[in-house]
Amino acid sequence: MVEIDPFEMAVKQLERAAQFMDISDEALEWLKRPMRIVEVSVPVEMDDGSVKVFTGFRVQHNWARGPTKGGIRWHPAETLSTVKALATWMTWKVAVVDLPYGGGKGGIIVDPKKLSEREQERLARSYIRAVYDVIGPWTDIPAPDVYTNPKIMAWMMDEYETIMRRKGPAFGVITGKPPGVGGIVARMDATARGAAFTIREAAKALGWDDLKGKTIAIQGYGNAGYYLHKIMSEEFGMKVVAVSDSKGGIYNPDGLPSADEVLKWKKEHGSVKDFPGATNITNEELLELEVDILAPSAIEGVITKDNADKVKAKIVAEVANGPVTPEADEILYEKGILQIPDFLCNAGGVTVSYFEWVQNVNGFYWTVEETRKRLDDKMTKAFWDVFNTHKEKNIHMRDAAYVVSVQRVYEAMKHRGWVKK
Ligand SMILES: NC(=O)C1=CN([C@@H]2O[C@H](COP(=O)(O)OP(=O)(O)OC[C@H]3O[C@@H](n4cnc5c(N)ncnc54)[C@H](O)[C@@H]3O)[C@@H](O)[C@H]2O)C=CC1
Ligand SMILES: O=C(O)CCC(=O)C(=O)O
Repeated sequence: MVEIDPFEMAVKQLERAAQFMDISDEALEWLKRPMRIVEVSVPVEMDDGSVKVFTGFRVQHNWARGPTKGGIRWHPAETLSTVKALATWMTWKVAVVDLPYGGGKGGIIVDPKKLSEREQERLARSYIRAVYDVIGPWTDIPAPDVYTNPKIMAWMMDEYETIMRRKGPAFGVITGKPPGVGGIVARMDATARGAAFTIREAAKALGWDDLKGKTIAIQGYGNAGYYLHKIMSEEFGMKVVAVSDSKGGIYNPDGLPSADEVLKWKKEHGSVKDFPGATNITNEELLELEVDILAPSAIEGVITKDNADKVKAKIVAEVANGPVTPEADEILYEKGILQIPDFLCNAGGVTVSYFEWVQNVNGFYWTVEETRKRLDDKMTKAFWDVFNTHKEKNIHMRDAAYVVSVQRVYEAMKHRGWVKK
């Protein structure tokens, strides 16, 4: 199999969306390139006294709508192309939920599992020393992503504040921090909660009365998958019939017990597999179950041309990034399955990050309930903006999401005079 370069794929998707809208060639050319690409050396003193130099990136794709925003990934297989693609996708993600941001992403080529906690802290601080002059609360605002977490964000924020001599509100330089240093509690389940709101609206779009008793299968049991199980069952009355992780899945047509029980089992046994009272299934079988909603919430590329025809769900909620390949998109569309495209479905995380930043720069903090209500408003509006475009133009939901987002960025570029047509 020839793997497509991630950034090439991001450019192809943009070119495809451009067919459905009125956008000038000059704007399109601009949007095909990140506005700033930074590659840095990140030296770290290891615990044994030696110094290792890692490679880090920060890419700012487009800042027409505001400071760029997006996570920092620590991954042994990180590449500049991946970071460029993800920064581009962030531009569309923040635009679809109408945040006053552009898209950015960062990464370090590193296997964090091979570093001690002290080495991780030195890596985090060294990265900030390398990129501090291109980030900032009004410039580019990182956040956690693959293999980074609130603790790492706190170290990074602290390093930035130290360098900047505490001039200005440094809490706003990074989101996803722990509560107590400017973080907010509602970030933990924000991605799943945002996805839940889009699922609720998708159900309305299909004319369902509500989600009570409807079935859902969730692939992946990390931050996104676990909270999705919890929220869909406890708050929306859905029957979660199947969940999985990298080792396999479990199924009970009558509904699995609470998310907390499944999580406890996973923590004790290293996987959700073998959960008492459920049947073990494979990840492939989970995708083909007779359910109302399928929520791939783990990794990319799981619904392909080889299995798309076997998907029986009526709604596919793409909580993960890129779980459905372009060929599979066509097949699901032909089958009349409603897809909630990834950068809409999983935009709850960055939306709550935006709320964290708003609170940081204002020094005024809201309640969890207020934050969740605002998330609901943003996700609901974004869903209908995309769904209505899908209906009006008779195009795929993914194309519709692109049209909504690209149009917003294009408008901002025109207002600024960056492009004349
Ligand atoms: N957590 C967040 O705030 C956001 C997450 N996402 C996307 O959601 C997806 C999941 O993210 P998280 O839950 O944060 O990650 P995580 O690392 O917390 O959990 C990932 C889960 O997927 C499972 N998994 C890994 N390989 C698998 C495979 N081959 N088959 C089935 N399951 C497999 C893992 O066992 C784990 O349960 C990713 O695509 C991520 O990019 C997107 C936006 C925000
Ligand atoms: O700002 C954030 O919370 C990070 C968002 C992000 O990187 C993502 O949604 O993929």
